[in-house]
Amino acid sequence: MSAQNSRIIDQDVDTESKLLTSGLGLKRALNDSARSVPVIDFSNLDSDVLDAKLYDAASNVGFFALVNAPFVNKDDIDRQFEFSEKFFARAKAVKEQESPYDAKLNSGYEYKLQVRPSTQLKDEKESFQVTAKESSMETRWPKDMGPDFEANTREFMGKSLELAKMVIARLQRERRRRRRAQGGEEEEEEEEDIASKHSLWVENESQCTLRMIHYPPFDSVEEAEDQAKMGYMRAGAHTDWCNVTLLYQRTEFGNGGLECAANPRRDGFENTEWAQIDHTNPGAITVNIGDMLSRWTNGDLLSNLHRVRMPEGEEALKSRHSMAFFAQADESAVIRAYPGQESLTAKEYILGRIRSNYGGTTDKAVMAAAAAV
Ligand SMILES: O=C(O)CCC(=O)C(=O)O
Ligand SMILES: [Fe+2]
Repeated sequence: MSAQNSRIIDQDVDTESKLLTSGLGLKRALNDSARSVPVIDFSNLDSDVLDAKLYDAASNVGFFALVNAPFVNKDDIDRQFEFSEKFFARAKAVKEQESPYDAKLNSGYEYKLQVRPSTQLKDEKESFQVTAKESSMETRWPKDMGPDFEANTREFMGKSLELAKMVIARLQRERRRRRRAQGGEEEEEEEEDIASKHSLWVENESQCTLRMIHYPPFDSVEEAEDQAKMGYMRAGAHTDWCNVTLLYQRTEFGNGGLECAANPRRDGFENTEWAQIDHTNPGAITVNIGDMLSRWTNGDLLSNLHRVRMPEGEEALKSRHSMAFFAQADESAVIRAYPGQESLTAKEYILGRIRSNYGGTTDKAVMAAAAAV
C-alpha cells in the first residue's frame, strides 16, 4: 500500500484515537436522548419524500431507524437472532475450533480480540463474522449446528444487501437532485452507481460482512462497574468502515446501550456529546453511514461515531445480542478520494482498517494475519 494511502486510512482512525486523549470516549450520554435518531416509516411515504428524509438523516445525524422497510421483515430478524443465540450458546472451545478467526479475511469467531483505537482495550464481546466469499467461509461454517444455520444466514445476508442497496441508491439519487438544484451540475462528477458495486459470494470481489455479536453478561453488577472504571466498553467508540451498516437489535431489557455522537457536525467530533439509540421498537432497523460512503460523497453524508456503553445496574447480568450487516463495496471498486487525495480501492481501505483494529492483539495467529495485511 502506498504511503499516501496509509495516511488516508490513518486520518479516519485518528478521529477514533483522539477520543482517548479528549476523554469524550468515556463520557456518559445525555439524559433523555433515547429517541434522538430520526425514525423513517416506509409504509406511508411518497418515494421522493422518503429520499429527502433519508438524505436529511444521513447528512445531519448519520443514524436513523427504518420501520416497515422492504426486503427484511421482523420474522427474518427474529429467526436470524435465534440462530445467532444458538451459535454463541455453545462452548468457546467449540466455536474457536469450528470457526477459526482470520482477521485478514474478516471471517470467523473471535472472543474479545477487537481493540478499538478509541479505548486501546478489548471490546467486551464475542462475535462471528461471515464475509461473503466461499474461500473465506468454507472452513468456518459451524458444522455442529446443522445446514439451516448456513442457509438462513446466506438468505438473511441477501435480504440485508437488497435493503442496503436501496438505501444507498435513494441517498445517491437525492444527492444528485440537490446538487442539480444548487446549479452544481457542471462540476458533477462522472455518474457511478455505488449500490451496484456490492456483491455477495463472488470470489476475489465480495466484501460484505454479517457480524453476529454477543456481549456476555458479567458475574455481578460490581464487576461491570469496575470494568467501566478501567475504561472498558462493550464496543469502544468508532466509525464503521463500510458504505452503510444495518444494525439489528433485540428489544428486551439488557439489550440497550448503543449510542451515537449527538452533533459532531456542529460541535466537532472531539467535543460532541453522546445520544442513546432506542432498541425497543420491534422490527425497526437502525442504519448508519460508514466512512466509505462519506468519502464517496465528499463528506456530504456523515459517518458518525458510535459505541456500546457498559451495562448499568441489573443490565450487567444480561446478555446483549446484536447483528451488524456491513455493506462494503467490492474489492476492485475505487472509492472516490477527497480533493487532493489519491483514490484507493475498497480492498485496500478495508484491510487498512482491519489492521488498525486487530494489530494490537497479543494473539499470535491474529497478529501474523494483521501484519500480512
Ligand atoms: O452492537 C451494536 O449495537 C453495535 C456494533 C457496532 O457498532 C459494530 O460492530 O460496528
Ligand atoms: Fe459500528
